[in-house]
Parts: sequence; C-alpha cells; structure tokens
Amino acid sequence: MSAPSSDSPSSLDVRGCSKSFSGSGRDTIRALLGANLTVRPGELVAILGSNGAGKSTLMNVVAGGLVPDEGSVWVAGRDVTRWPSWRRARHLWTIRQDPEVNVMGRLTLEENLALAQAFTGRRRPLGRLLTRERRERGRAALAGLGMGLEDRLSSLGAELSGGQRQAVAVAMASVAAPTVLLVDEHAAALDPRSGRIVIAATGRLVVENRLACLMITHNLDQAVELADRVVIMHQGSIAADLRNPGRALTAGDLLARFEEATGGDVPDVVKLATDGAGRR
Ligand SMILES: Nc1ncnc2c1ncn2[C@@H]1O[C@H](COP(=O)(O)OP(=O)(O)OP(=O)(O)O)[C@@H](O)[C@H]1O
Repeated sequence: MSAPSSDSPSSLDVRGCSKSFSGSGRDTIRALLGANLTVRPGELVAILGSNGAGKSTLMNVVAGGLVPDEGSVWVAGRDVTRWPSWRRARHLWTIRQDPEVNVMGRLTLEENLALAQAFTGRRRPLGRLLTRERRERGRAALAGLGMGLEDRLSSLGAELSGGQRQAVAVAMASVAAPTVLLVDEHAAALDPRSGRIVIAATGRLVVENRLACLMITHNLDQAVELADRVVIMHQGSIAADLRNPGRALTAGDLLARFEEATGGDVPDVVKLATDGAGRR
C-alpha cells in the first residue's frame, strides 16, 4: 500500500484495515472490514455503532493493541501499523472510560501531569519527573479547566471525584500534546454536569491543540455538539461518514441516519443516553 502523499494534511490515516478473530468452534468473527478513515489536525470524529459493531477493534488497531490482518495505519505520514503501543505513545494519547485508569490514584495531580509530559515529550522519562517547567505547564492546563483544580496540585488522584478525574485526564492529554487523541466513552459514567464540563474541555483541547481525535460515544447529543464528522459502524464496516459543518446535524437527524445505516439496530443505550434526540 502506498504512503499518503507528502502534502497530505491528515494526522491519521486508516487504510483498508480488516481484523478477524477466531470465535468458538470454527467460527471466524470479522470484527473490522476494510475500514478507511482519514482524520485531519483539529478534526474530531465521533464513532457510533451498536454492540459488537467494531468500534473498539478500530480504536485498538489505531492504538497498537491489535495488528490488522490487512491494511495499514499512518500517523503524521508514518506507517505505524507494526509499531507496538509503547512506540506509538509519543504520538498518540488515549482517554478511557474508567477515571482510575486515566489518572493514577497514588500519584498527586502534578505528578500525573508531569508523567503525561514525560511520556510524550522529546526527553526520555529518566531523571527528575517534576521539573519546574512541567509543574508550570501542568498548573496552566488545570487552570484552563476552570474547576479550581490548579489549587490542588498536591492532592492524590484518588482524592478526586470521577468527574474531576476525567477532567484531569483531559488536562493530561493537553500537556502530552500528541498528534492523535483517542477517546473511549470518557463521559459515559459521569453525572450530567461533570459530563458537560468534560465534553466541553475535550472540544477545546482538540481545537486549540489541533489534535486529530477519534471519540467513541453512545451519546448522540454529545456527538452532534462536538464532532466535525460522525462515523456510524455496523457489523465491522463504516456504514456512514457524516459531515457536521457548523454543527448543523441534530440528534434527531443522527438517530434517523443511525437507523438507516444499521437497519434499525440502534442499542437502547444510545436512545437512553440521548435525551435530546428528535427534540432539536
Ligand atoms: N479478542 C477478541 N476475540 C474474539 N472476538 C473478539 C475479540 N475482540 C472483539 N471481538 C469480537 O469482534 C466484534 C467487534 O467487537 P468490538 O469490541 O470491536 O465492538 P464494539 O463496537 O466496540 O462493541 P461494544 O460497544 O459492545 O463495546 C464482536 O463480535 C466481538 O465479540
């Protein structure tokens, strides 16, 4: 497969990726089927789909947890298909659903933020973790959240609420400054207010740092509010790739397109998480 052209402005190119697993007995589960996806700097692409549609498999192929059977993954013009996750870490940051995975409970907030910088920075994470520069950058990122967390730099991660911890995870992504940001339902388990704060901070992070972002969500309201594009997956394929210029799509439109693309296979979690569907 040829490299993307050198003037390609994309940060992430998923090119014809397929992945199968062996199921029970002789079954083969075709989890991803020839997925093609290009994400540009500053572009947020929401990934929707029913259970088993292939969303996590796609995310894992990009993150390096899985090597595709066919196809390739390119980050900032480099073929990273066979790079293990640790080698991609400098270019790629993931925010997961579980706050305890994102922010280490036994480290302070400033240590968590310094670790994020050590992971993706030019210098290797040897020597002193908490440099003055990293402290200052971490403090500024927390201040940007507008939650007063910059006054709690010495608090342990474990002392924060789930919503605060997810907000810190967004701040960690901002100081890590990757090329590609992967977000896996990071607001799904939060109360509505915390969810709104975390979603708004994610939108700012992507635009201000010009990250290429893939975000798995079941929430159609969040998808239309935040995403430049919405990709709907069904049975391992990208069934629809919808543009959302000026945030013109409504949750109701999206629900209709979801039903159309999946033959009505819309999970209850999507309908339940989407209180605004059809009302805008
Ligand atoms: N390691 C694995 N071994 C076997 N089958 C797998 C494995 N990982 C995923 N699958 C199967 O591949 C298909 C796609 O799974 P995937 O986790 O990508 O879906 P998803 O869209 O993320 O679903 P969900 O919303 O339920 O998390 C499913 O049928 C799943 O059972």
